[in-house]
Amino acid sequence: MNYCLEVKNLSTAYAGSHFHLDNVSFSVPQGSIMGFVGENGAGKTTTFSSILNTIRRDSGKIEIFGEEMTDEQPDIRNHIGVVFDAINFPGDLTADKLAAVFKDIYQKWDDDLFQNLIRRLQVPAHIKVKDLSRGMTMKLATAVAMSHGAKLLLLDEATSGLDPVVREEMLDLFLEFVEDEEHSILMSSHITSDLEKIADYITFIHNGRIILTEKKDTLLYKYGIARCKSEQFQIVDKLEYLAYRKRGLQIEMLISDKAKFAKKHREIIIDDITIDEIMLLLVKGDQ
Ligand SMILES: Nc1ncnc2c1ncn2[C@@H]1O[C@H](COP(=O)(O)OP(=O)(O)OP(=O)(O)O)[C@@H](O)[C@H]1O
Repeated sequence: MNYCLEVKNLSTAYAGSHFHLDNVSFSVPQGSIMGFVGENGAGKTTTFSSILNTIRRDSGKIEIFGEEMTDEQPDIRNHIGVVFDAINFPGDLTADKLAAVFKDIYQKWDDDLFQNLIRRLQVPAHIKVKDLSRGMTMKLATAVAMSHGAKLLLLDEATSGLDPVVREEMLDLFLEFVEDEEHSILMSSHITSDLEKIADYITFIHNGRIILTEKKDTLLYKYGIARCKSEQFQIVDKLEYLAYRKRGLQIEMLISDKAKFAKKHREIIIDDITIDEIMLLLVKGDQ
């Protein structure tokens, strides 16, 4: 399998903070969308910043299309399009003027594509960035990220705060971006239903550590949530679940193979599971 991004044993600490990324490793296969999920403060933005080399790494390495990302290789960064929650475009520029600036900065700037995108997303071309709504600003940032020839998009909460109609438009764009199997996306989102719609893989991060990375279809169709009473729980072997938690009189178990579990425990109820429920069980449950 070809990977557009490989994060290998990444560790990073902030001066004066207890938080650190602890040996973070995961890979984004070429042509795919990887959802990056974790609670507030789990380390998603820190991981993105480390990938972009905007914060210092203590150890580990980042490879983009097989090439190591270092300060000596700044050109690799041109392959990456970025949409972060806090966008910092100069407020007095309009979309049209921004395009003129980016034309000079990016060798592969595709102005036709940019104009098409902002028309399609209905971003007003003649209004100053500072006067655009938040949703419009995120759409503009997405159009920019997609128009400079990037093969990998890093989207950090790029759809947060957007209404469902706009989010749907953005999700369609992301799917089209990866359609040719050459482009790829790593996107963090607290709106896990969006990831359920478009992601191929999901990576979970918690307290600076990767706790699970898996194909989305495996998570949604093979994983499950088993619910039982304490007496029934006593007879389940520890190796049969990944995590469990007590909710009232019930025990909930995260299981990685519904069919196998059902065969052995016919009396225990097994339900389908959502990305949110997997995260809750992994983060709040006991192992
Ligand atoms: N510049 C900094 N100096 C010290 N600590 C920081 C700095 N930036 C982030 N942190 C801390 O690092 C931890 C991880 O933050 P990060 O922004 O990576 O989390 P996140 O998963 O993106 O969270 P959210 O979902 O809330 O955006 C937090 O505890 C945060 O307070």
